[in-house]
Amino acid sequence: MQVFTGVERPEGLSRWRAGGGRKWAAGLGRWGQALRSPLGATAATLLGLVLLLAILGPILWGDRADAIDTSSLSQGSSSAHWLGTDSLGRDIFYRVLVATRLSVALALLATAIGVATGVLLGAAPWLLGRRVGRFAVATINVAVAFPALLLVLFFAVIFGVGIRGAVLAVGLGMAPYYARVTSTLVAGVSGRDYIAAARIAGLGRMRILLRHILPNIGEPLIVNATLGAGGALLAFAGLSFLGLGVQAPSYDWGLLLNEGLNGIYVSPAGALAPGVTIVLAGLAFNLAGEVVAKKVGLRTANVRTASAYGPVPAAAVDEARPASDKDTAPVLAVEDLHVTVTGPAGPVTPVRGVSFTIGRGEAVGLVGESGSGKSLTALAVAQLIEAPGRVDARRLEFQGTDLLHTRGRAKGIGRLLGTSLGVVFQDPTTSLNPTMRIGRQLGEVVRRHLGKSRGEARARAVDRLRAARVPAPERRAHQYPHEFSGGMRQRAMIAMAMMGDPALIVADEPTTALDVTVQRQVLRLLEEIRAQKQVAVLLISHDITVVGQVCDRVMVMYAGRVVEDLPSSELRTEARHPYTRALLAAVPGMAADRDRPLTIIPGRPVDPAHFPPGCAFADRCPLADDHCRAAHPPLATDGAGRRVACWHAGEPLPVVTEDNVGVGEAS
Ligand SMILES: Nc1ncnc2c1ncn2[C@@H]1O[C@H](COP(=O)(O)OP(=O)(O)OP(=O)(O)O)[C@@H](O)[C@H]1O
Repeated sequence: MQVFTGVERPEGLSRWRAGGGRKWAAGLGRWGQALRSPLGATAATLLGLVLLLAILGPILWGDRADAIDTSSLSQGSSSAHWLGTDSLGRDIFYRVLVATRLSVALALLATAIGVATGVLLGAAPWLLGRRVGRFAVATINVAVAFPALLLVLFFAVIFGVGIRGAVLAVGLGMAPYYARVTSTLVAGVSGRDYIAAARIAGLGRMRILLRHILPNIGEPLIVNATLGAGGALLAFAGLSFLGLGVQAPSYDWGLLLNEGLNGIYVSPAGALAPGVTIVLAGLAFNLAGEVVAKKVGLRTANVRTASAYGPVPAAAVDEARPASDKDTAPVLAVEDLHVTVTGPAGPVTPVRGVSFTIGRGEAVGLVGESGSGKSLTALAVAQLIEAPGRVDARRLEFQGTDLLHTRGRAKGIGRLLGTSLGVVFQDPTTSLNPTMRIGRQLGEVVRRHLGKSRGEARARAVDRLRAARVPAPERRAHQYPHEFSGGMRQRAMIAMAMMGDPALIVADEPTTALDVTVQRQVLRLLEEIRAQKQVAVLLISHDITVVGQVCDRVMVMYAGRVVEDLPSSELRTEARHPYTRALLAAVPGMAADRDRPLTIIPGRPVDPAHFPPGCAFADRCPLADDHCRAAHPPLATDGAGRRVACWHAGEPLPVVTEDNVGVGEAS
């Protein structure tokens, strides 16, 4: 059976849901195009015929199919009975037509049971947490290892002979397959930033599953179910043929096939006809599944890899605390933060001993090369590190609330983070739930945490979109994320972060995927929000110059530690760590001599699994000596509050270029 796991929403279907006659027609047009292809036309004709027969068959020919005629028992084909008669003289042709309803209905019912059970089992790892989830996944994997038909027969024996037993047997026999598909799809979607956003917003797992995950895996599941319905039809016919399914006087194709075989020498057509209809109906479902899969797949390829960033909602500051306290106490206080995750060869600690505070309305930049631990630090603050990952710290306080020892008060923390912390994620394509209108997504948090009505939440969303400079916010609030450009989506994310009165917005490389003009707009927007609302900002970036322009303070991370922390205004003149200076030197200015080779930082960042005992930067540092390699330099604070971790802080630095790695001296 073909497994279809595309999870992006088809443009066509998205547009249907987006509403609007023109778009609806456009979506319809695309599907119309698919149906005009030879495959589409065949599938539509066959499926249409099968469904029509299922609906009309018993109404039109039910009486004739059931009419017993003792004068013409077990006859062969004739003009009166095209396919002959059975042992009671009933017309086989009409019986085959009438049997369509029961055959198709039972197959669809069994498929529905299979899909529903499979979705429940497949979503269990998400709902029950990692440990129990692992057990669920192992069970699914074992069940999938058994041939489905064997499972069906096993369940048929357990549930007993008859329609009910057979439906349950076929449904449950298919369930492991759908469970596997679902768990794969859920695992794929659950890593998306909009899920992290929903978690920061404090939504429960069941709610996230229903609102954010299932709508995004619905289409591939439907495609698989359509394909699976053909299999269910065959399985059901098989059970009836074996005498385990439908029992007389009811009849489906499987039972007719069984009866037909008894008289195959008198009337071969009596056996052949139900067999042919089973094959044709199975083919109809499979072809329909293929067409939908193809259409969805095409559409998936067409999905724009636009940009934007995902943030998350934020809001009310702790009103209970005295104003003076709120003004002076840090919004975020982190001391000796360690984040441990599971690497390929066991646990590693990519963040080891990070300490910093962010004051009200302060903008702090966090820079460093890829892998230095910036994102993990932000995720730890947002409580998004999942088991088996571990967060340890001497202190991790947001708005004066201890985030580390709050298990018993998880709901309160969810509300605090959901309303006071905004996160703008790195990947713009995964930050917003593609199946929800922008306005509804934005409104979700205020509805949940601030008890706003649907109308109030919508009004607030429109207002925040306007504040984030999204043009025509009323109209835009009604649209889906795919209808937004990258920069616009990013602004929508910032609007989401402002749904309350955020105390802190964590922006993880919010402009990496945007063109320069839009980058500036987005950064300016963050600056404005900060200035107007006194919102603190933690801006994560590879680009030290961007951070230097936007932030009050710059923290430089290397190999999981903060190696320097200083005011942005002093970045060019007072940076003392060789790594900070190398990052600055590696950025060519407009006035740079284009004939001179670019300055580079030799070597590569350290693998978190192999941090050296001394200074992690030593192997790339032109000032490093044996002491650096043996002893880790502490993060020392000077009288002005600047921090640096280097045994040779501020010493003159040789310039390293592509041409003289390790040779040239500083001028
Ligand atoms: N869930 C995880 N499991 C295992 N290793 C991880 C996990 N998340 C991050 N890491 C590793 O931890 C290190 C730090 O990752 P992090 O994402 O914090 O780096 P970063 O500085 O934000 O880099 P980038 O700028 O590329 O996002 C990297 O080596 C990364 O491979």
